[in-house]
Amino acid sequence: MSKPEIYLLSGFLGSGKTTLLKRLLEDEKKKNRKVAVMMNELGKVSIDSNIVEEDVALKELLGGCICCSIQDKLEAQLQSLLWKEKPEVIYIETTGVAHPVEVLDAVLSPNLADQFIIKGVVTIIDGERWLARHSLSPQLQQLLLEQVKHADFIIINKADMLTDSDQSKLTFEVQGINPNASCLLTTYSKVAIEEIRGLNSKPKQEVKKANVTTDLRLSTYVYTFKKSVDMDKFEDFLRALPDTIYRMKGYIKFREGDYPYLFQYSYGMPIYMKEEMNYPLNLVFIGEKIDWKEVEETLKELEA
Ligand SMILES: Nc1nc2c(ncn2[C@@H]2O[C@H](COP(=O)(O)OP(=O)(O)OP(=O)(O)O)[C@@H](O)[C@H]2O)c(=O)[nH]1
Repeated sequence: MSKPEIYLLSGFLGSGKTTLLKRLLEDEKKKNRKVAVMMNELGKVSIDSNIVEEDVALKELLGGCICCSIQDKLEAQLQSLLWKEKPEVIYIETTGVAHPVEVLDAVLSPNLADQFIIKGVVTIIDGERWLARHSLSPQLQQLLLEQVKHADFIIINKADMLTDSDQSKLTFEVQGINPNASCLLTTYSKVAIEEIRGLNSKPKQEVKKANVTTDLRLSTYVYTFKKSVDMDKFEDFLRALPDTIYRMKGYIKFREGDYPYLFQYSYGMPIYMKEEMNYPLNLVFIGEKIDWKEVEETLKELEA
């Protein structure tokens, strides 16, 4: 059986994520695929979960953002979905203020990262709101930019509220920020679903199998160590990494010890925590414009 696909639906508050999710679920129903949905909302009560029908497995993550305060809860819920429900596809609707890199980081726990394929980040923009974004705080403006910059597929929604000239201006602006993503203008998130399904025929964790080795966009990669490595050499490897590796986390065993370390690396800062038992030695990477093949070769050399 092939691994379940995960789609991340990102976009500012009220941009049309739930409207898109509804369309995706209608299409899944026709296709008869086993679907699961994870809905993250900042409030303690879910508002949108009634759009999910009873035959779709639903996990609600309430009272915080999966990219910061409730990461652990996400891992537990995802694990339970994968093991109990065995879905073919999982849609994760993030809160409007979620940062795509942080969400990827939360989803890619080292214990689960090799059990699914991240198909991509779909970012939905509220067209009117985007044009008026300069009235928002600098932090929120930056967040909107990041949601666009790290998307694989961008939907400029609420086109009915935009003039023709605003539509062209917006499309031009958005494509300038992220020329690598497909970009579509829609009303009520009405998109040809097949375009989203085919958005990432090169699964993010498996770029090593692709012809093009340098992924121009935000991408993820999982390396599984078969052996322990020398700590000094691993640190040399870290020092030589490009700045566009934003995150690494996972379990790594050094020659000296019996058990692995939980290793976390965030924007250049490594942290090691000794474990008391063995774990699968998966190391998850999140980066941009990275030649994962080259990273893989270097890691293999460390194990030699
Ligand atoms: N005029 C107009 N309204 C739209 C369009 N798409 C969605 N809406 C409306 O915008 C509101 C927000 O849409 P949702 O799909 O709930 O947006 P969301 O991103 O899930 O919102 P949050 O979960 O609050 O972040 C709803 O009232 C929708 O009916 C559109 O293309 N045009």
